[in-house]
Amino acid sequence: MSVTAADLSSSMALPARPLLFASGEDAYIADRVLHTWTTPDGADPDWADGVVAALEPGERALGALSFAAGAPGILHHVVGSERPLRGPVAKPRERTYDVREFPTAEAYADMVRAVLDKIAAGVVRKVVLGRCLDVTSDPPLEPAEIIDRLLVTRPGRYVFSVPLTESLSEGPLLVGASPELLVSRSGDRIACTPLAGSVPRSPDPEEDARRAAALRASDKDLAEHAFVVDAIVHALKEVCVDVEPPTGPTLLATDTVWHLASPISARLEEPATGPSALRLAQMLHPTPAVGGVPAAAAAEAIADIEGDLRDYFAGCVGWVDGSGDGVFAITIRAAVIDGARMRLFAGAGIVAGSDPDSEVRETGAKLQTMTRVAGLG
Ligand SMILES: C=C(O[C@H]1C=CC=C(C(=O)O)[C@@H]1O)C(=O)O
Repeated sequence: MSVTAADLSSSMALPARPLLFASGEDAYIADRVLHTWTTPDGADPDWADGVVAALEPGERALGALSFAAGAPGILHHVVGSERPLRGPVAKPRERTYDVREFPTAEAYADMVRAVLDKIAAGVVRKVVLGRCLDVTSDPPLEPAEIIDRLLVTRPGRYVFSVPLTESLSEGPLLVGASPELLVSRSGDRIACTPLAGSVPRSPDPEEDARRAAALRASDKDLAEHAFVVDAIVHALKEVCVDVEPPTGPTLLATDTVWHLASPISARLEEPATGPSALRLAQMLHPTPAVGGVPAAAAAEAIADIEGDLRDYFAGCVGWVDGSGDGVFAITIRAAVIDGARMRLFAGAGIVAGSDPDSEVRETGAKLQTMTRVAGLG
């Protein structure tokens, strides 16, 4: 798509705290919010069905579900439009940042070792472990500036900006550019593109290609990836026919990492009465791309070892309309901005053969997607 003068001016018109979700060339941006639905349990099927039933043609519910089962969800009832919000990007303003790792890289490596012990003991087979950066900025960050940059540079296909409270004008704002499609529904067509198995990119093209080829051939990463594909195929078969996973993963590049990716397609047997995109997201989430295997033991390991730092991180974010169509991405390469403060999250899958120092480097590279657009380099 060519960028016109009108596109540039629409870019300038991005609200200070936009409510938007982009999955293609254009971004769907909310012009009006009619209502906000919140729930203490984002996995509640009745809540999801009630939301979809309340949507009139031309309206969407746009929002996010937390990582954990039994944790909050929020959906904004919106009227909006697809807009080509891709203008030139202003250079980040001069800012002073205070950055704290939580946990530190050393502590994260110890957490990886604790998971490897559980794997060796046969308690779990895969656990995704995360860590955070807490950033304070002076002057405060401007969300619209960051989102503009995400829309132009597209480090991940799914760019989002979602207020996490009913107030659109203040409070925490979830922003990011996820490369991972949890699920999309268009009529009877269902698609998922799980990612798992990653390696940091290199600025040297030869080294970058070498790393991608090594990832594609790595038994450890292929095993880490297969856990996710198997879980999704199993869950889709409950409600779909023609579930078609690829014979093997392909490579997908973001700005900072290579991933193994498996585009899976399927068909809803009964689209008129079948699950909406929101229900499908609830059914599939959390996949072993953010949780682990077996799911319950991995969730326990995450709570014990990582603690309570995820909330909406590693959840899912997207939209659904009244026909049940919609798109939900996994909430990774994401940040929560609240005034002068910003928290970033990144995780990595730990399986037998994982190396603690490599997982520190991988999560460090993943964190860079958001530190770069925030101007921290
Ligand atoms: C939890 C994250 O990554 C997941 C998604 C893609 C690849 C992953 C990996 O290779 O470890 C993780 O499972 C994150 O990027 O914050």
